[in-house]
Amino acid sequence: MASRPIILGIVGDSAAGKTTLTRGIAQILGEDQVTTICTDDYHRYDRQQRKEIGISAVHPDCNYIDIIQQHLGLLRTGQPILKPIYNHDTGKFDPPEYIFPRRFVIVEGLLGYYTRAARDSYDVKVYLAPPESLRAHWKIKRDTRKRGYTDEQVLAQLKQREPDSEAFIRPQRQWADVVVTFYPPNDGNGDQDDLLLNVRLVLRPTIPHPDFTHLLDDKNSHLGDAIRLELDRDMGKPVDVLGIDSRANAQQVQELERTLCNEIPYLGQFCSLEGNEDIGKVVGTTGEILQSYPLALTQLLITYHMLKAANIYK
Ligand SMILES: Nc1ncnc2c1ncn2[C@@H]1O[C@H](COP(=O)(O)OP(=O)(O)OP(=O)(O)O)[C@@H](O)[C@H]1O
Ligand SMILES: O=C(CO)[C@H](O)[C@H](O)COP(=O)(O)O
Repeated sequence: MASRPIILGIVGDSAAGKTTLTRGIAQILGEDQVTTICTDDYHRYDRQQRKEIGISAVHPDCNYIDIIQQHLGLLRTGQPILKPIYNHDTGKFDPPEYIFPRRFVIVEGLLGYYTRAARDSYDVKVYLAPPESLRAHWKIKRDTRKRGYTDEQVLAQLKQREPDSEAFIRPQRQWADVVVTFYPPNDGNGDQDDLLLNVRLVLRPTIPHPDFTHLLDDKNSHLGDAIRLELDRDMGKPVDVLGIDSRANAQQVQELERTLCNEIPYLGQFCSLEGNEDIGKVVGTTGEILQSYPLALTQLLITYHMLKAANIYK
């Protein structure tokens, strides 16, 4: 059993779904077992200062990358940190708080993989990469409902930040063990339902994934093409890709769950296998209830990796 905290990184651009996924995973691990940290707290400038300087929140110079790195090192060895707090309501900083790491630590944010030392601190690294059209839809929804912006302001901010997103956020995809892409089945018709998203999971050979090879064998698999394992390339490197469609049925989902639970029986209680009807249910950051098999299986796979890293909950 690991005696230090297990650290999961969830990185992606603004409104890529980091907080939502973090919540779902914390639910499975048990809220009292998890410390969650959002690296927005490490912004160097408040909202007014950013406006005056003309720098975007996604630029590394706008964030205390060195302190994120130092805090990751402390958390990894089980030590507390004095963490700043950025307040999204006021656009300013609140007094800092002491954070003591629990057994599992989830660090979510924009630039978590920017430096090598930071990257080396995680046990499992996830990158969220929804299509840009879906991210814009999510960001408009979240920032207008929760952060007091208008549609026009959000669209203008997305446009203004695009060069920094391209230069600093998206390249971090290369460092992830798992790249998660939720996407609408009929991409591009603009009429998508957030409960009916498919998921594409890029599985890099940087950590040992569950043995999904039976999905390759059509004869033994009952999964049809709603759940499939494919070989592909991501940023030029060979990867496995697990695809899960929202139209996958309960029987197909259970077969995949069995693969995960065979190795980690603890996960069973969060699967539809044991009749859990709340599988994958999570409250989104705008208060809506999200529940789908692709979301549930994504949460389970990432939790599987954290439990494997901890070597507990067999
Ligand atoms: N898997 C998902 N399925 C459906 N909707 C989602 C999903 N993930 C996120 N969303 C929607 O996108 C919105 C933004 O997600 P979230 O707040 O988790 O993003 P974030 O990456 O944490 O953003 P930021 O870094 O800007 O704080 C949510 O309020 C929710 O409406
Ligand atoms: O990219 C973001 C991550 O959430 C925010 O836009 C960033 O944190 C700045 O926030 P604010 O809207 O309060 O100025």
